[in-house]
Amino acid sequence: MAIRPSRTLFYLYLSKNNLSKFRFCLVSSRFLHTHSTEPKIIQDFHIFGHPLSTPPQLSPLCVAQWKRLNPFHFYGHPFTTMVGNEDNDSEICELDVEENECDNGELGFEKRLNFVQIASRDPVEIYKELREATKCEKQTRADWDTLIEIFRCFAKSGWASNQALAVYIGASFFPTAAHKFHNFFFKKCKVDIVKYLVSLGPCIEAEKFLFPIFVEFCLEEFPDEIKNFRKMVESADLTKPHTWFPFARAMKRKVIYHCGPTNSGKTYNALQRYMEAKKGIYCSPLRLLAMEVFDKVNGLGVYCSLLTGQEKKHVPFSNHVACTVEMVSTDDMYDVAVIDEIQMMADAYRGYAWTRALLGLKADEIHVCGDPSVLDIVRKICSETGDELVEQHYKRFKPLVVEAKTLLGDLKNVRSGDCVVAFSRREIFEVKMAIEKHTNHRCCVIYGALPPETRRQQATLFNDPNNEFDVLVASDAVGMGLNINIRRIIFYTLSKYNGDRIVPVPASQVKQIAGRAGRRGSRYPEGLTTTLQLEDLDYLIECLKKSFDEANKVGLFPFYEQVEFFAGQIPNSTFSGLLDRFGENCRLDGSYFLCQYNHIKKIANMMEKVQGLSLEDRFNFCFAPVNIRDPKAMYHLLKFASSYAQALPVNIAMGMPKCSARNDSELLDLETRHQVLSMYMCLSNHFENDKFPYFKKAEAMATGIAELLGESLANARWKPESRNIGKQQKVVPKSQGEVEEQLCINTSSSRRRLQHDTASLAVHVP
Ligand SMILES: Nc1ncnc2c1ncn2[C@@H]1O[C@H](COP(=O)(O)OP(=O)(O)OP(=O)(O)O)[C@@H](O)[C@H]1O
Ligand SMILES: [Mg+2]
Repeated sequence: MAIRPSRTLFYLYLSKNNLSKFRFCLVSSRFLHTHSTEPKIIQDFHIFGHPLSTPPQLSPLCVAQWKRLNPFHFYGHPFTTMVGNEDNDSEICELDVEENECDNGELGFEKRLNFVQIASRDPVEIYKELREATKCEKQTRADWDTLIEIFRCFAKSGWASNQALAVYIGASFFPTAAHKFHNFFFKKCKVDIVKYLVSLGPCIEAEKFLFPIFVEFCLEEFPDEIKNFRKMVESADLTKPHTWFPFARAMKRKVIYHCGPTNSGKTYNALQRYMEAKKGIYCSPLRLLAMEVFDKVNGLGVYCSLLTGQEKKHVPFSNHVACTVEMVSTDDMYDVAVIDEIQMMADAYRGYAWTRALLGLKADEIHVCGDPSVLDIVRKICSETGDELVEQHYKRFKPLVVEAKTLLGDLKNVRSGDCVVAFSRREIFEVKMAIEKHTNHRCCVIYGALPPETRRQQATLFNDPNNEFDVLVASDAVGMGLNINIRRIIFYTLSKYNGDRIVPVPASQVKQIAGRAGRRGSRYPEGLTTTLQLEDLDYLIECLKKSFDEANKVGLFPFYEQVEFFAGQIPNSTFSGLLDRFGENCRLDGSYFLCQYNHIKKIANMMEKVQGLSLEDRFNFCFAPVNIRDPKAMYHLLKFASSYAQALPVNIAMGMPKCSARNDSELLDLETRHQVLSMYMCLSNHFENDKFPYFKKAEAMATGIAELLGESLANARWKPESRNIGKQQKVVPKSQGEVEEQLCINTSSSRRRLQHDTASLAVHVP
């Protein structure tokens, strides 16, 4: 027999915007047939409270004439109502229903038809009817119990709670709203609706039936809560980040992607254009690399200034600047900008700085250098910004050769020009001790917690053929930036502690580090790589063969102004709470993620004790370049903030050690002292000078300590200690242990903007 639906109003919740592709639809509570030109666009919609997780089948039987009425937006979703066209009712449908279906113990046809009508009713009408009811109609005990269970499930439903966000009912408010809706419904419920719900039982269909009625209830009952939550969500809107930089958008920019493996000439070529330009900016991933470019460019006769969180070296008459990427000005105009190591856009902590530079730089030509992992996403960004994109692909000058013999587990097999890579500070010193004990080689050392000056000094010592320091022992800090004459990279191990457990070193990192061997123009133009242990060799080869993983998202982080605006919506929140709420409520486009901020929260929690800091002060102190695992450094930061809050001139409150380190704890102490001084310099650059008046003194002390560190490393012959004394810890987690956040201020911007800069320390390369 044929069912002829009455002129029924029904809703389509469409996840895609394009209703024009959806033409005909006919629904009963049990049967759904559609005729759609492109059914695949219908990914997630619900009709009469019935979910369709897969696109419905086409049915030529049910070509019905349905008339679309004024599409409008419903609860923030594209929505339309459709009604059957009465004139063509005869053509509407032919749905085969077995008349005796009810004999199978299922619902009777009449009953089902009745449910079809309930399910197809407008939820607004149902809500109105319920609201106007004076009392609840009598229900059976069994129905009542089922109904209680249905509402209990609804209140706990992740689906409903998620959907409610679209109508600005926050996750924290949802249980209250659901509870009040429960009370309302139970006071007003009608037999037919209850029967229908009971027929569905506690399931997702019941939730989907109740949801639009719940929405109507909330819109009427909680307008203030909805308004407030809406404001909060809107103030945490990080969508369309390219629109944040209207001046850059007004420009016709040309982006040149220098894409290739390490040691293929990407940065060299970008710097050629930079030096030819009238005005240029080089954005570096590390302080160390910014210093190198600053020296190189000035050495070639192009006046260039240096700008990092810690130092501002202004060279008179210079039109060029080498800065750390967090310090980049999006206010100044440039002819040529270079953004080095662009794949860092996908870095979980610092990615936002590269994203901001790419989106916001006001430069006619932007040269981005990096591996291919973010090529696709840069293409996408350029199509959104309207920038022209030119891709230049590079190959390694000389292929990297894997030595299959390995060191056979014996460090005695190291040779001049080797760099042994280990993934913890402890291992680095153990390797150095072993090599110096069992061979005639002397070792330089490079790891992330060393100041850039010391790393540079160690690199220079290693590069100089006229001394006995001919082996380098390094952490993965060696993977980026430094120009070192390495003949062979030897992996001491290929696993590391990730802060939680021991994991294999990611292939991209292995490639980046191994690629440091052999450098055009150096003593060793051909690079070799191998492992200490034979059993690690296969993994090394596997990593080197692997193509780069594509990143499908890049980092974002709000500016201070965005956080301030958001804070206006939730007064009396702690800064750490504010960050959490922001993280929970912020909206992002599919190509972006919110950078991690756990380390900032940790500082924010410590700062809670300090009274009298403005939100902006807190924000700035929280980005200070401190190793959050170093209690001494954290203590100094707290002291700085306390003095500042009391409007006292901030003291360095730290003496200068008299000699180089004689043991590992003295070496750790020197590292901490340098970090505290570096933090002081950053804060001094950021806040007004009279608040941190001892910048010069801090600078002189930092230079002295970097020298002491260099001397200490040359003489180091001791067993390393862990920073977390007392805690059993085998290795220092690289990703947090060696990455230190540094605060910098972009003074060229009219608005002071807080940045962070890991320029002096190691970076984990995605
Ligand atoms: N055309 C060239 N002429 C002379 N030297 C070059 C040329 N191209 C590159 N080099 C040198 O080769 C070395 C590697 O080049 P470069 O640093 O540009 O590589 P890269 O692809 O940026 O590598 P990485 O990924 O390690 O940053 C550098 O020492 C650079 O000076
Ligand atoms: Mg480079």
